[in-house]
Amino acid sequence: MRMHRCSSIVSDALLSIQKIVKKFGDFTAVDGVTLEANAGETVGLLGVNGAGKTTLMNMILGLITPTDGSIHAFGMDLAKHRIAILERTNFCTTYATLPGNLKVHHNLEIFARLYQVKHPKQKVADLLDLLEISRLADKITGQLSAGESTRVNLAKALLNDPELLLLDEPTASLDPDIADKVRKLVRRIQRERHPAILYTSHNMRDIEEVCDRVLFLHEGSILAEGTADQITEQFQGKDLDEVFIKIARDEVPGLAKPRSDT
Ligand SMILES: Nc1ncnc2c1ncn2[C@@H]1O[C@H](COP(=O)(O)OP(=O)(O)OP(=O)(O)O)[C@@H](O)[C@H]1O
Repeated sequence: MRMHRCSSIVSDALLSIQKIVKKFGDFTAVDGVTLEANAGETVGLLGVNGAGKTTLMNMILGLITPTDGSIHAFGMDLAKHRIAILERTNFCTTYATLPGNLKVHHNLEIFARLYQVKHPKQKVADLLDLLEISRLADKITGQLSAGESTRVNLAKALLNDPELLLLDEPTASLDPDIADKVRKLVRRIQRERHPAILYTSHNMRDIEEVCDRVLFLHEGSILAEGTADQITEQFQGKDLDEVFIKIARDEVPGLAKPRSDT
């Protein structure tokens, strides 16, 4: 049975996710996750492959419907105000590619118009400049390298100056130089625009440099929550990388918990 929440008990956080569950048939991909993020805060979502990070992001974007629980953003219930919420939200993921046959600037200008950006051409030019990819403006999107494509996706994610920004592995295919630039860019966005950011990465340096707080997802549930240092200490690792490997290899006592099949 779907859980209904009274609006008066929704928190003041910009994003408030309460006991969210997603089942695919008998398989529980996300199992009762509660998470809040405030304006200006970057929350890292960590977890091994299949932990449920993308499923959680997809529920926040309204791409898939939760089986149970609730998602509120800007004080509104996503189930009832999806469009109003998504107008103030954006995302970057390597899994959703822009139409491949259009030039980069055409693609971005189309998205800018969809977001009702006032001066779409100027906005696109400014973002390409910010991301240091102005030289890609006239390239065919489908011919970009993986790293170039990621940065174009990041430009798309900033078109509407989102107050809620979901970044799903934004440095996954980037060389170390560009990954460093992307981290610096995210920090600049944090400083200048104060969005709430949810950030997934398998790169612990990303998490340590960019995130104020980390949620460690394991088998669809939150295993640990805190700063990178607090989680490192809790699991007695020398750094977050070592903690991640311990968890991935079930080397944490009492950790192995079968996913719920009901
Ligand atoms: N549409 C679907 N149908 C069935 N199972 C699914 C579906 N989408 C995701 N899953 C399963 O849910 C689990 C969580 O997947 P998800 O993509 O959220 O993991 P993730 O933490 O993002 O992993 P990765 O780090 O590999 O990107 C996985 O076991 C996956 O196979």
